[in-house]
Amino acid sequence: MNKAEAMADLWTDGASGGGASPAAKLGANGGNELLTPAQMAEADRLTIASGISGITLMNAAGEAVANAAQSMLTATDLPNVLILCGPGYNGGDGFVAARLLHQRGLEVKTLLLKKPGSLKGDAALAFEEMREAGAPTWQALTPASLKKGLSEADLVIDALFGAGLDRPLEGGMAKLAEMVNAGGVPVLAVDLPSGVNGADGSAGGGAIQAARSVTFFRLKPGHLLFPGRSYCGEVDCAQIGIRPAVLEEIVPELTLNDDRLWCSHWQEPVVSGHKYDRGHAVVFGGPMHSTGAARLAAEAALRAGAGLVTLACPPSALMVNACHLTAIMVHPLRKGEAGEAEGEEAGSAGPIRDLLSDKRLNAALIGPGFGVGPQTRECVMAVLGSVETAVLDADALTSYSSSPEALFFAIAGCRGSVVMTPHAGEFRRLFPDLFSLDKLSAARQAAQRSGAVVVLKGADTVIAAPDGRAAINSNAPAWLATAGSGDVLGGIVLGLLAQGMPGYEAAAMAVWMHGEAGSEAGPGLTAEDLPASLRPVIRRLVEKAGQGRKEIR
Ligand SMILES: NC(=O)C1=CN([C@@H]2O[C@H](COP(=O)(O)OP(=O)(O)OC[C@H]3O[C@@H](n4cnc5c(N)ncnc54)[C@H](O)[C@@H]3O)[C@@H](O)[C@H]2O)[C@@H](O)CC1
Ligand SMILES: Nc1ncnc2c1ncn2[C@@H]1O[C@H](COP(=O)(O)OP(=O)(O)O)[C@@H](O)[C@H]1O
Ligand SMILES: [K+]
Repeated sequence: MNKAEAMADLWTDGASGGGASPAAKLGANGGNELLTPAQMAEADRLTIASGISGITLMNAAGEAVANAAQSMLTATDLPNVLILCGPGYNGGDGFVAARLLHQRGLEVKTLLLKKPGSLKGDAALAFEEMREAGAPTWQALTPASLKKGLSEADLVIDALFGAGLDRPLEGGMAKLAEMVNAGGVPVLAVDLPSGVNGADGSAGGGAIQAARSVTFFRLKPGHLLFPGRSYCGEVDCAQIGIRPAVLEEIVPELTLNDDRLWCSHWQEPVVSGHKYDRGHAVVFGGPMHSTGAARLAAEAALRAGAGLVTLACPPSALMVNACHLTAIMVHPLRKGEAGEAEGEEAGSAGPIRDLLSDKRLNAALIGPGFGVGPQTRECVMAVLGSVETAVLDADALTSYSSSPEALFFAIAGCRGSVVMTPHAGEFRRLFPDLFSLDKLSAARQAAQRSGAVVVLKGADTVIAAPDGRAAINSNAPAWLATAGSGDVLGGIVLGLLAQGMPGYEAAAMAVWMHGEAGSEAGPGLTAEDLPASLRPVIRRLVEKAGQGRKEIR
């Protein structure tokens, strides 16, 4: 087992060690690649072309659904399962599950959206097999049949639409979904809850609220992106006989954000190492009345493993920063240094260049609490022109609301990686035309346009690289929505960049660590709790990496 494999299940283990991480509810069984419905159809096609029949896949999918259904049922004498079957292959999975549950002795009723005669291909075959097996009763799906079915059911299986959803639910279909949601019966969704778009998680016409979803081969973006994620309940990913080799042809560029994405780029300190081997990070802080954000970031950078961290700030803020910091160094950005005349209206750009001329300072963060305006733009330019790698957050982004192209031009001139960490509001200021897109497309296009790694924050943070790679994060607890939490995230990215991680992997690992730290700190957390909560997160990473090494020996 190599290090990557040894760490592959870390996030599930991590959840048990660090409180209830939301990621523990997602079954990433099989691999962390995420497939769009179109890519999933291609995986099916390639598998069928390799000699495994479509009905074999459907039988395996239906069996996984039947097994999940049984595991959701508590011991009633004769559990009653209501299966809603759509016109396509999602409905086909429903027929297979109906046959198997009937054969296992459960009371099964199926309600069909379309007449059996209109079923095609493997779905028609699955319907025939269900009938031949003694036909659990089936009827047309109408408001009346649904109402009656719901009144008798212990469990509903939603096999209406999955990957084939090609428009939002509307009219009668939306009403049926509302009836299911109001029915109070737990729902197991096949592939995706009906109404959720698998590619982007949108659900414009509403969707069926599932307690659990069983998808096949790999998770889809719609399981992770909101609002889709909130309709899925717990997600299982069943392996139905599709070989991972098909991914070599599909080449998915999107993954779930877990350790498989970045662990091989992360290095724990070596026994012969020196603090400078772990980088020297610098955070540029704001004036005296807004110093906390930069301190939070600096503390997070140090906890994330940077060898040294300096907080550089205007002289007026030096004392307040110095009073609060111990292991972190403070440095005054004095006007008049580095060619700027004392007393001029000049900002800190000169002193920033001067400080960063020491090439041991290899990563810088600017933005949190820094202030918005032309002087900030000058400082951002100074940072981008002087340092190897940079994180731009908050005010550094907002300062470019009316001139984003100037920022992207400067980023293009950088030698190393630049990571931007906007929340939705900051994103909109820089990329107003992308804001109407789904979150994944928006982040990807922003990364491509800006040349920076873009971390579009939120409960479903998307990390996107300029080269097209992207990841969706899923382990962030809602407690992270608290003042200063984003400053901590910026600091973690900074700390990892200082240690030499590439930009995309550093950003993704930071987002994951931030989520784990949030779960570790737990309910009631404040941003101040997060840097210290990184310790157990890092300890688990180190332990897991160590296990991998032992097994190699
Ligand atoms: N061989 C395969 O391709 C396999 C497919 N599988 C299942 O097949 C599903 C995909 O099957 P399909 O491509 O047939 O697609 P679906 O069964 O998800 O739905 C397609 C049908 O629904 C209609 N439709 C879509 N959105 C609608 C809306 N909002 N209102 C009303 N009607 C709507 C479409 O016009 C089409 O007739 C997967 O989700 C999965 O459950 C599994 O059986 C595994 C193997
Ligand atoms: N509902 C939520 N669930 C989980 N994480 C969230 C949620 N809302 C926000 N976050 C995370 O909390 C952090 C907030 O950052 P940001 O908006 O910049 O706040 P601040 O400026 O106060 O630091 C981000 O990392 C974001 O992904
Ligand atoms: K479904």
